[in-house]
Amino acid sequence: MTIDHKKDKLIIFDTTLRDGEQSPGVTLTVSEKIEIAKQLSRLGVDVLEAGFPVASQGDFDAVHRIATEVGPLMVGREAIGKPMIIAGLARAVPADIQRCFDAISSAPHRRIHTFLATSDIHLEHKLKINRDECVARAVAAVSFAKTLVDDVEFSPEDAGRSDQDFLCKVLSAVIEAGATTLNIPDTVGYNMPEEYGAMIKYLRQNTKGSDKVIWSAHCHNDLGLATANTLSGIMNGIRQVEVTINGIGERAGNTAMEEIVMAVHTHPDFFPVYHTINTPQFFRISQLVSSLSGMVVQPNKAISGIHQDGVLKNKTTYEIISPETVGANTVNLVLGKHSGRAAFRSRLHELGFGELTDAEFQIAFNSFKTLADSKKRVTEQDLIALLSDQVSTAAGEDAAYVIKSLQVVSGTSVATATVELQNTKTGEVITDAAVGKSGPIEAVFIAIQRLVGKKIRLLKFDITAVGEGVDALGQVSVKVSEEDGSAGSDAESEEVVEVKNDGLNQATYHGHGADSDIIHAATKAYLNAINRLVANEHERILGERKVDV
Ligand SMILES: CC(=O)SCCNC(=O)CCNC(=O)[C@H](O)C(C)(C)COP(=O)(O)OP(=O)(O)OC[C@H]1O[C@@H](n2cnc3c(N)ncnc32)[C@H](O)[C@@H]1OP(=O)(O)O
Ligand SMILES: CC(C)C(=O)C(=O)O
Repeated sequence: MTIDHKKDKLIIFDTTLRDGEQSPGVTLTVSEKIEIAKQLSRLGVDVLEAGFPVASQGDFDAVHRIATEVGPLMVGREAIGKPMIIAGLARAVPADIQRCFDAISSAPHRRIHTFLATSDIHLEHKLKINRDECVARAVAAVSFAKTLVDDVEFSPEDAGRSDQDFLCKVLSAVIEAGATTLNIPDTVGYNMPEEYGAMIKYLRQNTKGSDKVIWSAHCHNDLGLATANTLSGIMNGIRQVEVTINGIGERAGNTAMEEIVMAVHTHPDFFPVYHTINTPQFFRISQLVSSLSGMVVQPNKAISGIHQDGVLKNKTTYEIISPETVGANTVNLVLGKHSGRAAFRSRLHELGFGELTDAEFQIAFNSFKTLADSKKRVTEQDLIALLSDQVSTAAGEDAAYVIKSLQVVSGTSVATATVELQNTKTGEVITDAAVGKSGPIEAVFIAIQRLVGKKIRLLKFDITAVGEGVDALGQVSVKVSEEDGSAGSDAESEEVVEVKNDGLNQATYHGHGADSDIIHAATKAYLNAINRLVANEHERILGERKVDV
């Protein structure tokens, strides 16, 4: 952390749990969001956008619990001196803003972030309003939010394609109405770096009250320019950046936090800002988000792809960032089968999983001991994979089915699998066996489809080894959707339906699982995805019942 009080602080606004969760197929449970939020707090994030409370009951609950449970936390934030600001997103409509306030109200520091598009294309085709109505709506939204909280952020959606003089008019009006942060989104990732920087400069020079507010950047990566655009914004007066871990987000994603922070960190003489992020936490949070979101990080991704490399004689010849600076050296910290509860608990604390209940701790400790029996060195990466797995599968609130037993026989001809699942609501144990022409994983997936009575499309299947060696944990990530009309059917499928499209326009669900046995890891991942699908189905049915009443 480099604090240079002669410079302005760069405010880090993380939107992994809101815009990041809008990545196709990413659905995080409430427990998963809380784990990520805790780690973001330790990382030193200044503002956390916890969700879009009006979007669903699940989103509301997640934001509410983060505001209550994570909002006050101070661990790892001593240098910053205050807990995170918890923000929620709201359209420029009173019901959204009220719902957002209800969700964030228990946080000691809270912010309402309201947005309204300003580009002609959005005004005409989406909102169906003219420019004057747009100004009036934006002012009404900010004025109402201001009656609920002091800290109000306004975003003119699609600013990157909006008329800049009209933007100045809207922004001057919302400052007058009480907005404290103005966020300028390149919503569709259209701008070029010089263009985005020049736009920020123009807006700051031509908006009334410009010096009273914080200017913020929110860039998408459709042209691979999100980081460049955000940095160009910083050179032109941006003092808050809206970013996500690993750059996850809609379409090609958002600006990656680790890229912005490390650019500023590496070039302190170039940028007019300093940051207060605990950079050695980057590696852990990157792995946690990758594992829980199912968005695997490409091995050569900037910053997240940095690994300890023992081969180089003098690292400065080829490295501009040492692995220690981003926490990538910690992969070799080991625990073994003789490590006790105290050592295990202390390592969990360091990894951000310190607040497990006694029962959860016991489950984690048992999984660790089982792994330590089959593997000489249990690394931090292994623990993150195990714990991420536990966070999403232990959540009894979400899991409709759990695995009771699994047996597979495979060889050079067809494979067979016998799967026993327990229905957590009724306690009933159900068993089926299936044959897989292309191998044991296919056999398992067919048996599970029959047991849950659904026909499932497999959209993505990724398997990666965590660490090295034959005893490495296998981490499987899948994406599925339900075949139309299969709900409630007996789904007498004899094959795993695989499709080549990317699942756009369909509800898709990801699942992940980690185990030293890759077939078991695949089974966990598949069932995890199906449990999310079932949970979503229940939420939809409950929602429809509420509407009926
Ligand atoms: C670029 C971004 O990242 S913005 C954030 C986007 N995130 C999302 O949209 C999350 C997923 N969306 C949703 O869950 C749903 O759209 C909801 C829950 C927000 C709203 O659902 P519904 O009430 O069913 O509305 P629906 O999606 O059909 O339409 C959205 C309506 O909001 C209006 N709207 C969209 N943005 C805004 C805004 N910022 N302010 C005011 N109204 C808006 C649209 O014009 C449309 O109005 P219409 O019904 O009069 O045509
Ligand atoms: C809501 C706004 C900030 C947004 O996500 C976008 O425009 O991309």
